[in-house]
Amino acid sequence: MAPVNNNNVQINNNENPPTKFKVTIIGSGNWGSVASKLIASNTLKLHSFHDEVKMWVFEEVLPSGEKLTDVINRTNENVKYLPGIKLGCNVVADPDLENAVRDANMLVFVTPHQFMEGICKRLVGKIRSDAQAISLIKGMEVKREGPCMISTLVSQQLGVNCCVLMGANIANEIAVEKFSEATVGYRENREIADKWVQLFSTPYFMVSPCQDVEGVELCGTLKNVVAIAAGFVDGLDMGNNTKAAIMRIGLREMKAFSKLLFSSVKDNTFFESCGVADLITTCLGGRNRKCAEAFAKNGGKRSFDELEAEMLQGQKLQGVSTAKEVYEVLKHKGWLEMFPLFTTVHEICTGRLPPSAIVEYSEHAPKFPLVGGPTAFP
Ligand SMILES: NC(=O)C1=CN([C@@H]2O[C@H](COP(=O)(O)OP(=O)(O)OC[C@H]3O[C@@H](n4cnc5c(N)ncnc54)[C@H](O)[C@@H]3O)[C@@H](O)[C@H]2O)C=CC1
Ligand SMILES: O=C(CO)COP(=O)(O)O
Repeated sequence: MAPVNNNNVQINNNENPPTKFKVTIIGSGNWGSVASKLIASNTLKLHSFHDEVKMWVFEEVLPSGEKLTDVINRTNENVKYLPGIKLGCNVVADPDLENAVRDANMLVFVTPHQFMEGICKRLVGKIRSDAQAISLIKGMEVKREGPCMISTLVSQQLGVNCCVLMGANIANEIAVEKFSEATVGYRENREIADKWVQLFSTPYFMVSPCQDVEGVELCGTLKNVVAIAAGFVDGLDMGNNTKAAIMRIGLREMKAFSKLLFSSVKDNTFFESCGVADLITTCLGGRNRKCAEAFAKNGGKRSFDELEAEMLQGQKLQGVSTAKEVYEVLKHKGWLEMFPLFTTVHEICTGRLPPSAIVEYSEHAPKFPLVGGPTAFP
């Protein structure tokens, strides 16, 4: 049996002390590929990092018959999830998860959130005891004990410290080096947060630390539910004022939900890139918005699964499952009526309410209307 570290978690014992930081990226989707590009450009420049960056790829066979990993390593491009962008000659794609993490002491998690529980299980006992982690994943798990943020899942299952990086970060825009900002959420260790800031920062990607890991992660997670509501409004051609109202109410619910779950969450976090800026960009240009618009245009007759498969070609939505997860928490805690927007989004996604319910008061809708409803929160 593998040895355990201080957190009673199994660790990889075949270690030599690394002289430099070695980075592995776990995930190679749309944002995962852009993250690889950002990181790979920096490890070549920064002497404290190994040049090579490993990227774990969930292997798939392309229509050409070739394996995605082979194509990435031959062309230096993720032809499926980020076509047309060179990742950097120092990015090495690896389909073997254990092998990809074996020597790394900086682990970057960036997969759709629904796969993380399985990935963590596979990594128990396989990572270095001195590893640090960061999650770029927007989502959460709901367990019997209650909600569990992805950074907590990583920390608990793997016994490592886990920061988060969230922000107004539509991956395709960063891929072509358009300026954007991001927030690194950390718990206590500012030195480690600064290391992550250094690893991600480029002239077109400005990263700031924020000592509020739960606040930062909940902003990134919850804005996807609001983006689904914004998409419904677009699909119903309701205009900018309605969409702005949805974003305002959504932000208010994001803040209230976060603070009810974690009293440590800070108001100022909502004014960082991870907060209001990510909410705006996702409600204007994200995949959740786009699929929700199509859902409303079709009157809810085509499922999100169908629309996701057709419109995103293998990329994954996070907002629909997050709405379900948030709903489970609200129901369990008896908070449904305090969060009419979050509640209604889930009820529309599951076909219990029509898309128009997003701004309508009806006997089927929550007890008070979304727009102009009482201010339930401090
Ligand atoms: N794409 C974007 O603009 C941004 C995404 N994010 C967040 O980053 C996270 C990852 O998103 P993306 O990189 O865009 O991924 P994506 O949406 O492109 O998802 C596809 C990825 O999932 C992988 N996959 C499919 N089935 C799998 C399985 N069974 N096990 C493991 N992996 C599997 C695919 O191989 C592919 O790498 C999400 O939480 C997302 O919210 C955050 C900021 C921006
Ligand atoms: O998180 C994102 C931008 O910051 C991307 O949002 P979507 O998943 O809706 O595209």
